[in-house]
Amino acid sequence: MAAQAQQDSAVDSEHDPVRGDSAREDSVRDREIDVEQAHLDRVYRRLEEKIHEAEFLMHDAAQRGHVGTPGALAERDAQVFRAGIHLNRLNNEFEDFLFGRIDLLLGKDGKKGPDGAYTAVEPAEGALRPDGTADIAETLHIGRIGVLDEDYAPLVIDWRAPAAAPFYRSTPVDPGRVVRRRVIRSKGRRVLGVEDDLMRPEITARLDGEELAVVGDGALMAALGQARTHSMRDIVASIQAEQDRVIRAPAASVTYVEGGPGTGKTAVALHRAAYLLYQDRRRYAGGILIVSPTPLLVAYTEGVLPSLGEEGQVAIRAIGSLADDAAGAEATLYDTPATARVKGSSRMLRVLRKAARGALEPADSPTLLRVVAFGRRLELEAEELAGIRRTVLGGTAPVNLLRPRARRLLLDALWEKSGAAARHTDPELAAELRSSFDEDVSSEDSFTAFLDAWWPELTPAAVLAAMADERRLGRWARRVLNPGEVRKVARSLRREGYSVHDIALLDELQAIVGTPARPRKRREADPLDQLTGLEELMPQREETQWERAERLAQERTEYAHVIVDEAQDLTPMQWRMVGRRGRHATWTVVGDPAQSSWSDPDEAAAARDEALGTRPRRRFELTVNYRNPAEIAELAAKVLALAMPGSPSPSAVRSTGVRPRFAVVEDSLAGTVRAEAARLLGLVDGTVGVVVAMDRREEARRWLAGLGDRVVALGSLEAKGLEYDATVVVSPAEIADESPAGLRVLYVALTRATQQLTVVSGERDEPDASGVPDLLRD
Ligand SMILES: Nc1ncnc2c1ncn2[C@@H]1O[C@H](COP(=O)(O)OP(=O)(O)OP(=O)(O)O)[C@@H](O)[C@H]1O
Repeated sequence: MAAQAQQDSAVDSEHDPVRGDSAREDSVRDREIDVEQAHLDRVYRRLEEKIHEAEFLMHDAAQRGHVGTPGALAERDAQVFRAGIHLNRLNNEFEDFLFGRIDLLLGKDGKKGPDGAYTAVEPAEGALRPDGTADIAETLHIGRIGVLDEDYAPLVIDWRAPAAAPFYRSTPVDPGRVVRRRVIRSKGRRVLGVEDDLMRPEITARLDGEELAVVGDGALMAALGQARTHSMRDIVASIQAEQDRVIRAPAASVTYVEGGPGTGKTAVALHRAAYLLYQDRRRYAGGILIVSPTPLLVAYTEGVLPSLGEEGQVAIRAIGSLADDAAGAEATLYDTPATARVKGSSRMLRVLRKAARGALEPADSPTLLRVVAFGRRLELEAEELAGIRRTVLGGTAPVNLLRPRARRLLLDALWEKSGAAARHTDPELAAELRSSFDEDVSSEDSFTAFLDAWWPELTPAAVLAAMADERRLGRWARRVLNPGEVRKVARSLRREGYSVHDIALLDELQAIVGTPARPRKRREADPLDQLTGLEELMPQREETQWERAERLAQERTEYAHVIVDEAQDLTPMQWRMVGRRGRHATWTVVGDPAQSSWSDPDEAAAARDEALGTRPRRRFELTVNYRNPAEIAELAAKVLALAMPGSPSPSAVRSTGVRPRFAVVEDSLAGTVRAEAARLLGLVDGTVGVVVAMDRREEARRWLAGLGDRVVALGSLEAKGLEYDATVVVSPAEIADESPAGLRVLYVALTRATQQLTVVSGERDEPDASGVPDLLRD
């Protein structure tokens, strides 16, 4: 109301009784758009100058390449590297590069920060006159990266800079210096619209002698109503105060964030990565890892960081492909909930340790070592060999690293057998003889072949493959897993390919078996160099700084900051895997216990605590649901009350007036679901998601064939973190009965839609006369 009053007074002089209020509003809007367009034009002119500067720097550096002294070359590489990054950032075609503006009162003191903006948060004493008027003393534009004009005055403030914080933090209750906050909507180089919020509606503020105009109904609602695509958008223009507090929280050991569905946890996590890099690029040169539950969610979120001007330093990885740096494996399969529960449990740790040692002794392991040394035939028999193995395995080192010790003890035993030690009392002579004995034996093919078979170099994949043998696994899992559990795990390991849970086992095994030291690979010699002897004369080409940065990013197994999304789903074994990648890192952990698909949340929480150790935690809560309209959130809350009685559900920020629809299967499930999906495709502009029990994934894809790529079918566990304009949830009872965590998985499924939800019920759902399934009735 106050905003409207302001607007009226601002445009009074243009009052036109024929065209009415809306015409007046349009003309104020057009004028304000022109103002912002003029600013954006100035920004782009300045950006073009900066791009020319960066290109010149690159060119200059390339010229310096001809000078050739080592110092000049190193400097050239550094310069090319910096200029390249800068150019890349400037050249990035940002959609709405400039998205915000704040108009501020005079601050308490006249101090300016490094970005050229005044640092004071509160207004100066005399900034507000007793008659309720005030002057705007500073206007700041906020954008995806910062731009200074030729006099180092800020044309655009980077959204992550301290000066931009009031854009997100200021509220009418606690406005600070902000009088008006404006969100600017643009495409390419054209400003399309502005949306204003007044933080101090009670005052009359003037900018350059003119009263401040106010346009629109605020930016948040405009953003939430937009159609969804298959890629997540950034929320940089409409981050809310409670989210901003998480994004900008200092990188304490562990920043722990809980919030219900749609409260922006994933969005906040991604924006936080960009913020941390901006704050301390040097510290986070060690890389930021974002762990996501599924490849679908990785694909959905991948574009957000580049849109914020960040690439390269951040790796977003699905939990099922986290280990491919170490074990070279990626998950393609899902385990049944019961098998997943066993594989994810920390009990597996003991089983894996036993298996790694047991896998050293396959059924065809040799039981006799026979060599010829010093003209004599020497043998070690099964019992002697077993004794040596026991001694070596007494050590705690990874089994692959114990191989040299095993080799040494074999040689010792053979030397003993040879009787040569007793024949030479002179220690020097004896030592010489011993070393030639060792050389003799080691160079014998029969010895190396024996060692390879008797103490094979283990790979994680080989150990896991050995665990597919139910009898052997039963031996290694004695008193840890029951026979039913052993059968399930062994059977699942006999399939072609790995499951998500196998990846954590492989990663653990990598730590257990260890990586044997390998000789460094030499650069491949050019045969021509060898012919001419040139190779000796030419120094090997050094890596450039750029190449080095790329190589390190690829080889990285530990990170400076680890962000875990959907943390409630990590099993104890997965927490161990993630923990190994952030041993010296700071952490941001976001999750919602009510959405956990892990059947024993207490066990998962204990594992999380173990991974995070005693690091102090700073806890935040997000309370507002930005995704679901109130009508859908209300229905989902019924399932939450069954799944986690007493848990509060986040409050929905908007309502659409469209209630969820309940459909009952008539002729066939396929026909009903297809018809409902087609109906929703006609009602929304964006995407439609059809969520089914995991077992039905394949058939559901067939049901939807030919409906186009706006609609997708997904299993309940794959729906995690994703969202669609409309969803069809197929048979709540089937989803809920799928696993011990089924009700929580159903809660996830019901909270994916931004506009419309249809629930399809079969017989098993026991729908009432209106089609409402048993699980969703009051
Ligand atoms: N401040 C905001 N401005 C505009 N949109 C927002 C804002 N915060 C969140 N959203 C939107 O709300 C939706 C939900 O956000 P997000 O996926 O990050 O939530 P979440 O807490 O991770 O949800 P879930 O736990 O269900 O996976 C997204 O479309 C996101 O863009």
